[in-house]
Amino acid sequence: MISVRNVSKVFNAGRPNEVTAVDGVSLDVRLEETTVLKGPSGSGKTTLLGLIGCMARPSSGRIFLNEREMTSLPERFLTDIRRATFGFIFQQFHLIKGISALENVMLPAYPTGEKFSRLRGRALEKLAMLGIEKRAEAKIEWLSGGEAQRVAIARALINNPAVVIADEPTAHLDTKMSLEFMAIMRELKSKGTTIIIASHDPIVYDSDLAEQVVELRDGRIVAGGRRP
Ligand SMILES: Nc1ncnc2c1ncn2[C@@H]1O[C@H](COP(=O)(O)OP(=O)(O)OP(=O)(O)O)[C@@H](O)[C@H]1O
Repeated sequence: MISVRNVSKVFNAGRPNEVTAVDGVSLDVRLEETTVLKGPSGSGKTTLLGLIGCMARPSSGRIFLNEREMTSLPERFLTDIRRATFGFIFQQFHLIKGISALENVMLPAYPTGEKFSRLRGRALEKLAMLGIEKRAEAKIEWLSGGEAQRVAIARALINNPAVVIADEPTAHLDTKMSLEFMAIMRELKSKGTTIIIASHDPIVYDSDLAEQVVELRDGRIVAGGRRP
């Protein structure tokens, strides 16, 4: 269980441009389930995903992963836990041009110091699982949109994360590709992966895959979630 308790995130605190992006949010993300954060642009979805995925620290409130408080851990431990626990899929994929699909997939695992041949083997396995192992050596700029999306998913899975976090994953995809994305999420879920998606796309939040839908507005939960 990931427990978010009364979490807020304030940017530019004390300045005229102060923004409370997340405002007193409490929610439980049950492991092996799919949670969707829904809400209009600017409602705080990306910020909340970043807090849950330990990419940033809240201004106040606490986040627990299996009862272990993440918010009090020193940065060094947090980085290790982040790498071992979470896989991130970004809206624009954030793949690196000029290097191959395979190299992109391997990147998040380099800091683990794992033997190159083993790491390469695992990256190829992930590409095969997504049906694009034939494109392993292709440079990112040679890939179609659908192939690039699969490489981005393979990269998120390279460290075998327990939790996959996806930020507006279908925002730049057509309906067919969006449905393909959801089919891949379904497959991951069937293997026990916890999935957290921020999206204002009905293909995502109306899917039967979305076991918990939490609606945000102005940084606050307006539907779903948990009382503080
Ligand atoms: N690093 C930052 N510095 C200052 N303000 C920020 C920062 N990140 C986000 N914000 C502000 O916090 C609020 C919530 O933004 P956030 O990106 O979390 O919302 P969102 O629901 O994910 O929106 P979108 O779907 O457009 O990404 C917005 O007003 C945004 O401008």
